[in-house]
Amino acid sequence: MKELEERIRKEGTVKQGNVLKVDAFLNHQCDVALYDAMGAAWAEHFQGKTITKILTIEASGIGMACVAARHFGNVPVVFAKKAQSINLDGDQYVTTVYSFTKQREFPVIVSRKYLGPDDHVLLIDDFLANGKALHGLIDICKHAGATVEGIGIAVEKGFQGGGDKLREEGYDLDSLAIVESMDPETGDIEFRG
Ligand SMILES: O=P(O)(O)OC[C@H]1O[C@H](OP(=O)(O)OP(=O)(O)O)[C@H](O)[C@@H]1O
Ligand SMILES: O=c1[nH]c(=O)c2nc[nH]c2[nH]1
Repeated sequence: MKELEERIRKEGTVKQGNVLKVDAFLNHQCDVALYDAMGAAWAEHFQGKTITKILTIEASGIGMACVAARHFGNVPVVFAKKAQSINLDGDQYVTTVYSFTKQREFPVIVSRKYLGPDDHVLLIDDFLANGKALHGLIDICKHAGATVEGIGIAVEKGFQGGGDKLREEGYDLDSLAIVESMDPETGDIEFRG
């Protein structure tokens, strides 16, 4: 998606440790018009698929998943929580995910009330790096007996391999910008094809 690539080039900064900082528009301050264009792009890619629910993971996926839902007939958006809470009741699907930015493992929790065998799920997230977060969400869908229809990602860091592994596993993955390489010294960012 050209618009997203241009924003990354203009406003993104490359940090040490394979970190691309795009918090001016994507995952701290949120550009809602850009989110809307991203939702439209995913809707075009996944056209013809029946989606009954969007599943994402807190925190950064939530905003864009909610805007994207407007392009998928206002289906409910469920976000996996990364901490137990007194506000979480009843039976839960639980798995564990290593957080890329927080550099530690978190429990990932979804209430059984909100995901089940009848669901056809679109997974949405802001970043795809090693694929830990998505494998956690896929694991939860497997526990629920739900069908993963596709995966919509804003920024995939292709050089970290998580995306290509998911493609090999047969998932329909639509990453709107795929960073092939980035250099913290020069700030150069190359996108895939
Ligand atoms: O493919 P991976 O290696 O799993 O990396 C991608 C994940 O990393 C970030 O989550 P993180 O927990 O770092 O931060 P967040 O709380 O801002 O979502 C991002 O939001 C993705 O969920
Ligand atoms: O803001 C972010 N930048 C990144 O490079 C990244 N990788 C995973 N999650 C991420 N979030």
